[in-house]
Amino acid sequence: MSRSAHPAGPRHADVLPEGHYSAPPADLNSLDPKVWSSTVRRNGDGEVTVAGLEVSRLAEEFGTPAYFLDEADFRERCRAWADAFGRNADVFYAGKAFLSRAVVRWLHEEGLNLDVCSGTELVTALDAGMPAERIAFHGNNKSEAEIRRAVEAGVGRIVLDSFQEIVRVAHIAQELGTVQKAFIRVTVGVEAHTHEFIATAHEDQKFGIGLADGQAAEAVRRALKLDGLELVGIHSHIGSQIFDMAGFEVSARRVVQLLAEVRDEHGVELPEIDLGGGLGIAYTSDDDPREPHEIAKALSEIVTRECDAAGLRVPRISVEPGRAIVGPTAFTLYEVGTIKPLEGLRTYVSVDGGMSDNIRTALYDAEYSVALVSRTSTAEPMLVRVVGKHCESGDIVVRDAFLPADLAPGDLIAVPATGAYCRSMASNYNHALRPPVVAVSDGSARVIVRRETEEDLLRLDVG
Ligand SMILES: Cc1ncc(COP(=O)(O)O)c(C=O)c1O
Ligand SMILES: N[C@@H](CCCC[NH3+])C(=O)O
Repeated sequence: MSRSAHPAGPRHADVLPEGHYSAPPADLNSLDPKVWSSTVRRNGDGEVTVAGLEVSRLAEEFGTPAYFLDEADFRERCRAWADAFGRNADVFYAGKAFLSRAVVRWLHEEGLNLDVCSGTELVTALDAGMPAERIAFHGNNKSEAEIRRAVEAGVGRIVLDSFQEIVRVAHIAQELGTVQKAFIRVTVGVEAHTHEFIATAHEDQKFGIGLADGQAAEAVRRALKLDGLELVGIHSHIGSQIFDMAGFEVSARRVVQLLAEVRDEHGVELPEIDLGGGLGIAYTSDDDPREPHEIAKALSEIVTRECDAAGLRVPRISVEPGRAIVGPTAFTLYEVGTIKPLEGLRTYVSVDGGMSDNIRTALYDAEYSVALVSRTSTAEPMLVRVVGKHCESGDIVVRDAFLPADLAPGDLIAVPATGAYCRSMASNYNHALRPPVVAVSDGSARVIVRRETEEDLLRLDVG
């Protein structure tokens, strides 16, 4: 690996341009356990290991860029969520964050349920052996074929997202001679404190049925009349990467109010509520996420208090964490390519991936951390922007971070907390080959999603 010197970029002591960064960390070699998965360490030679495996060995065997997913950490997080919510609640892992057959098996073994939002996610779940009754099917525009497949498979719940869908699911269930358990997704009118594109409970957006204008009550009225449906509950999801519990509090209160209205009008107490996912994780050391037991306690207290006030039995609660389970369990490993110092500004560090393996920075202005992982360095911090190799100036992986000033082509750097919404939102832009996901556990590594090949792409082009 080359360690040749190159013209140094701006140092932290120089005037720093505007950006989202705080001061450089006291020690650039330290790995904050908030953002790295639980088995990540530096070994005696200064190289980073995960599950006991050196990153240079992993890069040699699996290539870069690649996602390395820490199985032990994933399983620990599943257990933490299951234990925190206990027997009177259900945890549905949101498969959109990252889904593969191995992940489905781990979830199954750890006793979690699964939320899918497309026919193909459903097929992946069933194929890997997730019992259908432990699957929830979401989506604002499920096709008839997808609904049929889900009902035929016997999924535990379909979350109804529109008036058309209420009728569609009921008809399909009746045609198939069954009764489908369902939730109605409502938009509770909460402005979640997160990026506009990932906030989902304000009224002016595509998901769910509005509460405030009485539409949700009307949806319940219609669903209760249809023979093909068994309405078991109300669903609300307020957005994603949320730290503040206040939004969940308002959401829970409004959902319980609807349950009370339904009881008053129909004499029916719906037995369940689903408060969705959306819990934030630490992408940088500045983020302070809540632990599952704090979240469980807060939600259960709110729901119990509101139900007591309304004279309702406390419903069974479900939650749907995706990011909070898989996000912190993986990092993306890249090799440094070109380095471009811009005096007085920052140094552009190009890696062998980019927006095709992590679109979140470009799409949501997401913040990430980065570290030099193939070695330690005592060089002073240099302000960098880690960019990809795509033909797009917005192709940014880490907008503002510090790396040692002796960084050189051939060094390996890693971006932590890329387990959620990176591989699952990866693209083939510029005919990039989507990277593999490698599960690491206890000194061994195995590919769970292989790297795409040129042949894969050429085969799609039937031209
Ligand atoms: C209905 C629903 N449930 C769960 C999730 C998972 O969210 P997160 O990964 O932020 O926990 C999402 C995505 O935002 C969602 O739309
Ligand atoms: N994909 C988004 C979150 C949306 C989740 C699904 N509703 C992210 O990366 O943050």
